Amino acid sequence: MSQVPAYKRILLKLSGEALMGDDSYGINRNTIEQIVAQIKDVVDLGVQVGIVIGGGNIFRGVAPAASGMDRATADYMGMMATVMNALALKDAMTKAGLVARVQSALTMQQIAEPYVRGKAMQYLEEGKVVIFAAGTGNPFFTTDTAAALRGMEMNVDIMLKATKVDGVYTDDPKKNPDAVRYQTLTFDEAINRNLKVMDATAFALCRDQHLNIKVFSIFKQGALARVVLGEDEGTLVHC
Ligand SMILES: Nc1ncnc2c1ncn2[C@@H]1O[C@H](COP(=O)(O)OP(=O)(O)OP(=O)(O)O)[C@@H](O)[C@H]1O
Ligand SMILES: O=c1ccn([C@@H]2O[C@H](COP(=O)(O)O)[C@@H](O)[C@H]2O)c(=O)[nH]1
Repeated sequence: MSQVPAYKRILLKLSGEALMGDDSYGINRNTIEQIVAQIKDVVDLGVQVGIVIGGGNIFRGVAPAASGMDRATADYMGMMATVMNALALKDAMTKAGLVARVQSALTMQQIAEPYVRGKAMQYLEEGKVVIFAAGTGNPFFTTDTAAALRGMEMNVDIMLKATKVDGVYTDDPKKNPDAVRYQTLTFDEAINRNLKVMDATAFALCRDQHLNIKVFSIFKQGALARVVLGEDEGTLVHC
C-alpha cells in the first residue's frame, strides 16, 4: 500500500552541529550520508523539500579566534560556514541520486546561485531540493530565523527542525537529565518559558504567520519520514 505524506512542501532546518556526528567539529561523512538518505526517502514520497542549514559545526571551531571581533564580522563568518555546509550537502545529495540546488543569501556567484524566490519555487515544483545558504544574509540573526523566513516565502506546510534531541523539553535535556519532553506546546508557551531549542525571533515569526514547527532528532533512524507521514514523532509547536 502506498504511503501518503501529510505535507506537500516542507522546510527542513538542519542543525550544523548534527553534521559533526561524534566528531568535535566539521562534517562526518557517514553522518551526512545517513541524513541525505533520510531526505531521499521523503523526496521519493513526492514531498517538495527546501533546506536551511546551520553553521555551528564549523563556526564553533573558529569561535575562539572570533572572540573579541566585531559582531557583524563574526556573523558574516558564521554565514559563510553555512555555505560550506550547503555545498557539502549538495555534493552528498548528488552522489545519492538527488537533484539539488544551492541558493545563497550572500552573493558568491562562482559557487552558488543567488537567492531568488521565484526560481526557488520553480525548483521545488520540479522536485529539486533547494538548499538555502548564508542564513538571512544579515548579521544579528540565526539560521533558525532564516528557516522561518524561507519557509514562509516558500509557502511550506510545516517547518521541521532536525536536531540532536528528539523534541522540545522543559529544559535543555543535554544539561538537565530531569527535563521532560513535550508532545505539543504553543508558540507562546515556548517563548514565555524561554525554551532555548530555537531562538525567540524564529518562534515569534512562525507564530505570527501560523507556520507550525515539528522538532525531532535526525539521529533516529527513519524519523524524518515518520514526521512527514504524520506519525507520532518529536514535538509539535503550534499557534
Ligand atoms: N528546552 C529545550 N528542549 C530541547 N532542546 C533544547 C532545549 N534548550 C536547549 N536545547 C538545546 O538546543 C539544541 C538545538 O539546537 P541546535 O543544535 O539544533 O542548534 P542550531 O543553532 O539550530 O544549529 P547549529 O548547530 O548549526 O548552531 C539541542 O541540541 C539542545 O541541546
Ligand atoms: O541569518 C543569519 C544566520 C546566521 N548568522 C551567523 O551564522 C552563525 C551560524 O548560524 P547558526 O544558526 O548558529 O547555525 C550564527 O551564529 C551567526 O553568527 C547570521 O549572522 N545571520
